[in-house]
Amino acid sequence: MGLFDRIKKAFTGKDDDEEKKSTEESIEKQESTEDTKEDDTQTLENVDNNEVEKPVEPTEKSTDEPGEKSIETTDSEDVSKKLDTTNTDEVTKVKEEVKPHTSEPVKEVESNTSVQEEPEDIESESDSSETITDTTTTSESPAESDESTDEDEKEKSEEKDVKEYDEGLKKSRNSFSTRFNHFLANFRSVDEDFFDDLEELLIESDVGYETAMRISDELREEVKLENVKKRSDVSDVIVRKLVDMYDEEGKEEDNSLKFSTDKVPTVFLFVGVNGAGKTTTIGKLAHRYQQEGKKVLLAAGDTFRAGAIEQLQEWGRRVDVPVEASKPQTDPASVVFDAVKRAINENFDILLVDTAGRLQNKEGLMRELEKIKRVITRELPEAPQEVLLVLDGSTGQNALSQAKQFNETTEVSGIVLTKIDGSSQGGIVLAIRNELHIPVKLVGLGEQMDDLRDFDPEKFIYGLFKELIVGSGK
Ligand SMILES: Nc1nc2c(ncn2[C@@H]2O[C@H](COP(=O)(O)OP(=O)(O)OP(=O)(O)O)[C@@H](O)[C@H]2O)c(=O)[nH]1
Repeated sequence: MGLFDRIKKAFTGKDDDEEKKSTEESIEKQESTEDTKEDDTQTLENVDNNEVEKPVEPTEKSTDEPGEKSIETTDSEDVSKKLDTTNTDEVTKVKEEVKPHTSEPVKEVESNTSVQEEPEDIESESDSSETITDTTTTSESPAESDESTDEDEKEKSEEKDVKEYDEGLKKSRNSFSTRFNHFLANFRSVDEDFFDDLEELLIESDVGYETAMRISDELREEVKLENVKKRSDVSDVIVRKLVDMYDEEGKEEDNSLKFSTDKVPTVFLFVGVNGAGKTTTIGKLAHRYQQEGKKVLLAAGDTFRAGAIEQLQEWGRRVDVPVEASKPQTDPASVVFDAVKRAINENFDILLVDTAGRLQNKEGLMRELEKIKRVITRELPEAPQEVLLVLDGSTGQNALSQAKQFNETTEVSGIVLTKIDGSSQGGIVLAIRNELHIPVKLVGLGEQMDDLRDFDPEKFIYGLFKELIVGSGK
């Protein structure tokens, strides 16, 4: 099942095919309910005249309820059962991720099924009396309660994550939806103008030129094959293509951060242009690892920009982590050398290295970064475990070309995408994956120390396209 269907199924309980089938079934059921109503009324009229005295209300009620119930039961079972049992692990994962957003459909189900649930309530009441007598034997052991607390915590943090992705991507989502709806409103038929407009829409949405062209080309074929004519079909096919292409391109991608496997410090080297968010990301990450009980050291490797050292030192103070620094204009490699030595000698778990971000002089930057890397690897052969390129996500295509340039100068192992919260250019993740194949590992969703998340492609895509996925095919 592609990502599009996985998200759709997790949210609505059905993928497109099931949705169509269930709509047809509902229509059939409604029709048969109508028939039953007519039959029942006739039967009652014929059978018992006493009952027919007060016939209309109860009769209608009793004939309505089974009819309604059977439809509602199907729906509620669809939602809860599909979410809970029939789904694959992948869907269960997405389910966890989209949980807070299922509140609306679930609420509907709850209110619809309140009448049906009464008998279960009674059962559970009688259960509870048994439970009370049994409390000594069934009460949770401390280990069990620890486990459930852990799970509660995990669930809470999952929900928080989803909410933050959702909030952070609001601007991107709205901006894409607006453009997309405008494009659809102008839709008349699938002709050359349609493909021109589609390419323009996708390029403007920062999914990248190559991705836009690929989608357009693939759609030409698909549209022919599927004989897509209606506006809703067009919308469905485009969003599905965007999401599933992204999913497919990421099959080999590992978005997790790598750590030292020995008892030696892990080193992350941060690169990126001025203002992209390197120092802020280092501060946030230092806070994260510090909170996890790890011993963290920072290295002020940007000795070039006035104020960069103080800025890192300020973060160090804020999150209570030491900073290895020297005077401005010192050779950054020597600062990093001192930091690595200190990290080894004082048993630090993690060393986060800031660097200068001058792109105007590509050669100089390359030499400097290579030198820093050499210094690190000489002392710690497995390090740096990550070379993280920090990109300002709000710069759209500019971020993509920066990534291309940096990747030429130094081997980047992962991307940190910052400022997604204030940006309408979230579509850039599609371009990064489809065109660069460098895994995004972290996303910045705000300026505060907690506003950094491990990158989760499915949550991101869900946050970016949710209405278009969930609402599509309807
Ligand atoms: N809204 C938002 N702002 C961010 C995020 N990350 C960084 N910023 C802001 O971006 C600005 C630049 O961040 P820095 O961390 O100084 O960037 P830098 O790459 O270290 O810049 P130099 O030190 O000049 O090389 C600061 O005002 C940060 O607060 C983010 O995820 N969201």
